[in-house]
Amino acid sequence: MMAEERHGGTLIVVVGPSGAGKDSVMGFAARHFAQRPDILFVRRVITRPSDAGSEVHESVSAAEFEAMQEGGAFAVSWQAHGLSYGIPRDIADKIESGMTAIVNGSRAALPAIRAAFGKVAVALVTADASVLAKRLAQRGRENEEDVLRRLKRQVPDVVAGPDVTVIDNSGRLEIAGQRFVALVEQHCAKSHHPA
Ligand SMILES: Nc1ncnc2c1ncn2[C@@H]1O[C@H](COP(=O)(O)OP(=O)(O)OP(=O)(O)O)[C@@H](O)[C@H]1O
Ligand SMILES: O=P(O)(O)OC[C@H]1O[C@H](OP(=O)(O)O)[C@H](O)[C@@H]1O
Repeated sequence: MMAEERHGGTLIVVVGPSGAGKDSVMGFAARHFAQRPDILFVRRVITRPSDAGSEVHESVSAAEFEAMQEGGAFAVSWQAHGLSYGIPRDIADKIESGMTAIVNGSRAALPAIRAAFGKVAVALVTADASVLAKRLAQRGRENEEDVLRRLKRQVPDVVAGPDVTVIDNSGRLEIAGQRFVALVEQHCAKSHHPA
């Protein structure tokens, strides 16, 4: 029997307003796909303490981030909310080899992310405005002032495009989570049978 032919994979970029549930939806998918070696949940490099929030990231100081950036460690990096974020460059090889990679992105950095990676799919996680405020307050990762700043953040309208799937997470996490899982499965299938 012939070995199964594999083609380059896709980077699935999860974006959306603060509090919409990007990390929660990704966490749901990470549990669902725990046994899948072909799906990679990208660990971002962030200048945020490692014990803040649920996202598993590589926590670095501002100086360490700068040194990594100068050394070419990032495929894409951006700043928001007073923090620096980087997507490690080495995930490109893994995607090239056929893996589906999933990363928590940024709406503002989307043009740079699209430019840096060949095949990109965007999952825009949304929730009603009143829901966002309530969730951020309840989460308690930021103080009240930072929460208000997050709610007010304006982002240029760069999210639209044929590569975007909107996932409304105003309701139960399982509903949005299952929709996201289905999107990931679609892209895994494409890396085996390209259109
Ligand atoms: N469907 C849901 N129902 C109820 N609570 C939810 C749901 N989705 C997420 N949450 C809660 O809302 C809060 C914000 O979710 P999460 O941290 O996943 O959002 P986020 O989009 O990653 O936000 P940020 O961009 O600020 O990191 C968390 O406390 C999370 O547990
Ligand atoms: O507003 P936009 O540009 O979409 O996103 C800006 C940043 O905010 C969120 O990070 P965090 O984990 O909430 O700090 C996103 O993941 C991104 O890094």
